[in-house]
Amino acid sequence: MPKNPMNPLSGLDDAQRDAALAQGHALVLAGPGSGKTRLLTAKAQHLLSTRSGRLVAVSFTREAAKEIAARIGTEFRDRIKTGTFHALALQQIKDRRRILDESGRIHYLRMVLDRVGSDLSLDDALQAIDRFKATMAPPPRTGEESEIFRRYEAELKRHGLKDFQDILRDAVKGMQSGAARPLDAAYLLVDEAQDIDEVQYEWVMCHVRAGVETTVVADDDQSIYGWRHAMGYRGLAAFERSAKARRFLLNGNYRCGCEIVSAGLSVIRHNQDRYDKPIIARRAESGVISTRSFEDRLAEADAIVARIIAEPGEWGILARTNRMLDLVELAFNFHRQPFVRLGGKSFWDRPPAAAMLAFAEDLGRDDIGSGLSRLSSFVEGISAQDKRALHDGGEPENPGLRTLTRAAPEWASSAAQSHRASLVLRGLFNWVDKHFDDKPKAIALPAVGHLMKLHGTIGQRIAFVRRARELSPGSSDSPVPVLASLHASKGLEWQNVWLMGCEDGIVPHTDAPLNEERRLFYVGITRAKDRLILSHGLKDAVVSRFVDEMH
Ligand SMILES: Nc1ncnc2c1ncn2[C@@H]1O[C@H](COP(=O)(O)OP(=O)(O)OP(=O)(O)O)[C@@H](O)[C@H]1O
Repeated sequence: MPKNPMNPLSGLDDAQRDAALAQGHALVLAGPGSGKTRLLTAKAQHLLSTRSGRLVAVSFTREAAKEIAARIGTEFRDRIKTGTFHALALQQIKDRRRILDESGRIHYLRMVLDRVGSDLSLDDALQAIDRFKATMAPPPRTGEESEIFRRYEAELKRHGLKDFQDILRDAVKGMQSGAARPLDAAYLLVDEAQDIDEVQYEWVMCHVRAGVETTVVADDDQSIYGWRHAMGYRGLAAFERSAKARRFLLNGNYRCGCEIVSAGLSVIRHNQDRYDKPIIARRAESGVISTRSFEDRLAEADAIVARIIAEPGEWGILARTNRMLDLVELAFNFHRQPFVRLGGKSFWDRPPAAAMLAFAEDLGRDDIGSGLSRLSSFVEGISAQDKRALHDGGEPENPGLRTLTRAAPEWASSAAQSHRASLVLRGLFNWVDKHFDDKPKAIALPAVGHLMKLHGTIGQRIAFVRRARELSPGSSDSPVPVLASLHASKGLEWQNVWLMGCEDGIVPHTDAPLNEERRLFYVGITRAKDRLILSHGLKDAVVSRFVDEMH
């Protein structure tokens, strides 16, 4: 139906219209590309224009909340409130204890860990606290984690503090005890509800119990935040049951060619505990899916960039982890092509890569200084005494570092000669390979390897890297390729999607639940409108089982 700006329901398909017109609590299941935002906006406008009362729309990010507010428009400004769960909850609680930021949390938690003499790492302790705070149930009475949790809570209380998670928990506890009131609204819309945790679920249910007509829009198959305690299907099923909500299905996919839609469905149907959704591709084009295999990650990255240069257009390059995108970034740098990297840091901002660049820069200037001392922190088994020696220009005891301090002056004198610069870098490469710890080595070697692929003196190569980094995406005529992890790709779409690293052990990742990995893969492949390329880049690897499941 063509869109009529005066009628919020125009431009909706039948399934969207049914969900928008529904009265009472509703669970709207919406597959990828089925128009969730269009439905939410239309439903809000329809409710506000035909019925009385105020409306609250809750989202997970400030950007999403702002987008919904902008789309609803200013006409009903006085009757709507949009925001994140925490921003809305903050308006409900009177307690004004100061909210701790992340560094404050770490400060108090470290203090507790020291006092208890715990072996738990800071990360594990933080995760345990987040886990306890993502549910309204009291933490277990025994065990080291609960002991740390109790002491951490006592510490915050003593200092008149609370952390971010407490905001929502306090609002829920307040609503349950009668000390806080539900938001003043007749209608509540919840976006991306597959991502709610148990506290957010309770917050929604407090409003349902208070008589607020609630619509929950979600796709359980795109629930990818289990590690942040998202309830996924379990939360949606609980809402449907407890609120006695009517279930609707947005069954159209307006984004992907039909081959891509059906490949996605074949994969996701291997999951249990989900709502089955017979999705219909609304586009006439079939879409093209192909697979590629490469000897190694470098060849895979080079092929990606070569293809994008040969066929410019809208491209999303996706990978299970941000780290896998580093080589693609380097290949773009090498070809002086602009790109955008979503969320993850640039390769050159990673400390081992930045240190290699600083050291090479020192060599290029014939001034071995701070670069050497930065680089030393990645050397296996370096002592504090050696670090001091390097800082003061002395001779370190560590044999690896001693070799380097002796070789460096000669390297520096060769660095300014184009024909010798490659030899210097080869020497540095071998040295890093021999003396770095494994983790930083995985970053430092590609950094030196990249400099080895370039031409000229070391100074010229460094200048090339810096210029490539400064290439602004805005300077290009065609759309700029986007590099994103699968998590960061959620909600986005491109004409062409290249999903790299499709190997068992990578996706599905060895350390993550299989069902959640499958959902992540499903999110990735349903970002593609016309063309989907899946590649693997490890010689002896087994191709991801999800690729087989597509047929
Ligand atoms: N009724 C419709 N008619 C035509 N196009 C539609 C309709 N509904 C949605 N679309 C289009 O479908 C595309 C996908 O919609 P949207 O981005 O809202 O998807 P989504 O449901 O949020 O997907 P995902 O969950 O995968 O991110 C948009 O370009 C949107 O304009």
